[in-house]
Amino acid sequence: METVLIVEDDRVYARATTNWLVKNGINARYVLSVDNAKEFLDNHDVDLVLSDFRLDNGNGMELLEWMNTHGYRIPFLIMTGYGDIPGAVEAVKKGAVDYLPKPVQTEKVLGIIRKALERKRRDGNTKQRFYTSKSPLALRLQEHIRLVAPVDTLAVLIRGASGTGKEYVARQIHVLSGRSDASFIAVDCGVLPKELAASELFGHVKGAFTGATENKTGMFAAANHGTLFLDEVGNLNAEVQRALLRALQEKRYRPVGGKEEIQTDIRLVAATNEDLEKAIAEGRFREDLFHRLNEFPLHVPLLAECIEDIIPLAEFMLDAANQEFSRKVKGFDREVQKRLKSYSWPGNIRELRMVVRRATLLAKDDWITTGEIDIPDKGRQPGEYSLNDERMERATILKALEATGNDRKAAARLLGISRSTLYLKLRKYRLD
Ligand SMILES: Nc1ncnc2c1ncn2[C@@H]1O[C@H](COP(=O)(O)OP(=O)(O)OP(=O)(O)O)[C@@H](O)[C@H]1O
Repeated sequence: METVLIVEDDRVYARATTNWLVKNGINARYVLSVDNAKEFLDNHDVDLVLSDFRLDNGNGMELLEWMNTHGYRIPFLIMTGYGDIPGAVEAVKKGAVDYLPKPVQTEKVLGIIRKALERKRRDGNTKQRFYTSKSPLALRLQEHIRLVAPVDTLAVLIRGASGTGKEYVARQIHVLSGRSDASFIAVDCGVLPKELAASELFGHVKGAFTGATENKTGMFAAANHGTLFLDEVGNLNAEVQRALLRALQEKRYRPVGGKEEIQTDIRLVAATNEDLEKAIAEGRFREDLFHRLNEFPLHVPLLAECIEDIIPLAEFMLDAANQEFSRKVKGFDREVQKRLKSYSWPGNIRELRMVVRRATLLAKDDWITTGEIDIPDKGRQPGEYSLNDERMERATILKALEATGNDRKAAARLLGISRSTLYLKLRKYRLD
């Protein structure tokens, strides 16, 4: 049976509303604060949230924003008292289904709840959950995301190695921005065929090139009023780089082969795991475009830099894998936990997810054992990223650069040295 979660700090009102829903055949539970609601959502399946606007510690809007950034796509209804209407309207803009003036125990509200539940049933289980990292570097990143998301005019460049969750960061920026009602369009520039890249982004007119049998709109049009996420932006060719710079500066672009210019209103978020400074030095990337994209850089840490997150994240993924494969694996035994924490995770969160999914399928018992974990035996030995042995230094730096996808800042962090020291060492070993 579906569950409605009521978030209401007035215990008497919360209980009365819960009883009223139960009497009407709807399973309902209540919590008294935003924090309790978050905890409840993280641990139970909830199909609809009915939240008061004003709560003792925080408000319904805060909860809605938290749900948005944590991938909870659950219908959200907001209850309002006198004077809360402007805030409630704002909540609807942020994705709430509706706002309901108190008292809510009416036939009309029952109809709204039933309809929202029905729609959710029809759309299937759209809950896509994400783990929220707790390590210091990840928390700093979260703080920067929260600050930059509403500032629409700043282009964000997300830097970090492959599999660290750059697309997830881009989605969070979109969800927390004023554009969250419009589309989030993600384009992997690394797989765009060279000859079609311009057409994919800007569209083309019929006859623009062989095979262009119809007019076609591109990703810029699809993302209009929303967010366009260009992953692996370093892979765009010179012609597309030029067109992109122009589109960003002038807020207009021309489809391939077209004469008319089209106005555009997008927020651009780009990502790269490449050393773009090096690409500029080698003439492969335009410096002016780099500065236009890099107005607010965000650095996504390596999983190995967030050791405190490894086990909770693995447990989170185990939970998802249990659901997906209808398994009931309880967790990782002590030895596995030790190995998970000491491995260097060159493939970052993506690799951890793969390892956990595989182990969940293979697990013979309640607890995953070392035989079911597919990571190199030695894992990350203490000192693997230490620079104590002079002879090993060059190899160690190379390994760190490889693990970070050539992100020098992340490599310096991994090596435990400052960026300027890393640059000195790169010069010393002729690695720059
Ligand atoms: N916070 C998170 N909670 C759960 N899963 C996550 C989280 N962050 C990332 N992932 C998962 O990790 C994988 C890699 O994430 P993502 O594609 O965002 O990485 P990326 O840095 O963009 O990688 P690439 O550079 O290769 O494109 C995905 O399967 C994603 O769902």
